[in-house]
Amino acid sequence: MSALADFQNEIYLKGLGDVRPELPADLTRLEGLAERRLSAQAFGYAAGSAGAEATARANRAAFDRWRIVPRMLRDVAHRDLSAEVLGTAMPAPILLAPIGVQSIFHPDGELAVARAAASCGLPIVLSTAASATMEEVAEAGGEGPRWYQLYWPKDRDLAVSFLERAKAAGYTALVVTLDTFTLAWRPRDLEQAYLPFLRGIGTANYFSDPVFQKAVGGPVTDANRDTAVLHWVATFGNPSLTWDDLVFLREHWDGPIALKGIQHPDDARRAVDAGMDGVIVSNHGGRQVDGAIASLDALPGVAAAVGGQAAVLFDSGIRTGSDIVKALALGAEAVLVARPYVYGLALGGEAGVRHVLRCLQAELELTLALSGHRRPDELGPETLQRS
Ligand SMILES: Cc1cc2nc3c(=O)[nH]c(=O)nc-3n(C[C@H](O)[C@H](O)[C@H](O)COP(=O)(O)O)c2cc1C
Ligand SMILES: CCCCC(=O)C(=O)O
Repeated sequence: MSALADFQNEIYLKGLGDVRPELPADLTRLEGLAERRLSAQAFGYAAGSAGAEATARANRAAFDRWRIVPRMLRDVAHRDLSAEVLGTAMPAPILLAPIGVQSIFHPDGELAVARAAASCGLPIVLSTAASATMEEVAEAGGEGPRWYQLYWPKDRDLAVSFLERAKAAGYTALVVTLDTFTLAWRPRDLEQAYLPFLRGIGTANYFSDPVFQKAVGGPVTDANRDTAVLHWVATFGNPSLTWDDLVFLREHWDGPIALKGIQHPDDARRAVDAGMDGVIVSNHGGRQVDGAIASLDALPGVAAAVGGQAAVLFDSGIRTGSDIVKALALGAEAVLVARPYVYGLALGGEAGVRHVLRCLQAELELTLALSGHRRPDELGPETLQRS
């Protein structure tokens, strides 16, 4: 029995112990519990997706269509879930997806998440739209592995400044999110007239940046806050980017780069041809193109197109350890968990996030072993059957 599955025994022996009683072992209950804890606005922002939320539902339905076919008598006594992705070692192939504005879920926000992730050895991917600066989060995470997620702004000098700051603060890989140069039509937020950024939440990396400050006439204070928010709106995203612009990224970032938001095999191929080190198969949790295909349905085609020439990561719809087994079997090297850890944050701060991460790791290991595997790389399409 490994340290990860030992968590299961610990719970049997001591109950959920130091964490709040409302933290469930069934992680699919997190959303309902978080709804009771959060303001309607914060909950709507986390749980909401684009349009009629058909793609958000499709993300989950796709997992349901695949079933694991367990194999017996294969000596699974010694399990090893560890992985190395884009030069980062991790105890299980799980990263914490970039999620902006975490202070709306808990006052400790990204700092609590960085501490929880570091205590499990799992990498965070810090959002440009975080509610704490990348330097503050790096300090909170200490020796924990960290990647930086870039929202590529219109101002190229600002983009370069973000990359230089991330490098200096010890972020080792770059994730560039391509699917959100502007926010989609999100009815829950529209109906509540809620956009945290307009209230100066999620702008910490911008307001603290010397290039941004120069553009708004100095450090951001009460006097120029409105100007700063408007400048954020004007520069946040860049809809005119093309594949040719990736050369610019390479010039300014010497570590690994992964493109997030890839759904089409041809785009995956272009990423490889452009010298990218990884792709993240993601539809942003259904928050951008409503009516888009389920991210899990995009995964096998993307994995085939990449053909082992770059890392393939996956997100959008991961809720349990068994979901992770399915994504790994369909071609992902690692997954990014997103909404579940935000709900853990809402319910229990740092301890809540740690709880979610430990449950996911334990459930992944147990599902892997009980279905006849010792390591994630033993999983493949033959592990699954379409139901
Ligand atoms: C509240 C919230 C904020 C998010 N912020 C970001 C962000 O700042 N950058 C980014 O690349 N993705 C962001 N995402 C998308 C996640 O990284 C991830 O792709 C998505 O949530 C996966 O779907 P799932 O949570 O349903 O599994 C956000 C998602 C949520 C729910
Ligand atoms: C301005 C967008 C940042 C947050 C984000 O990506 C999301 O809410 O999905």
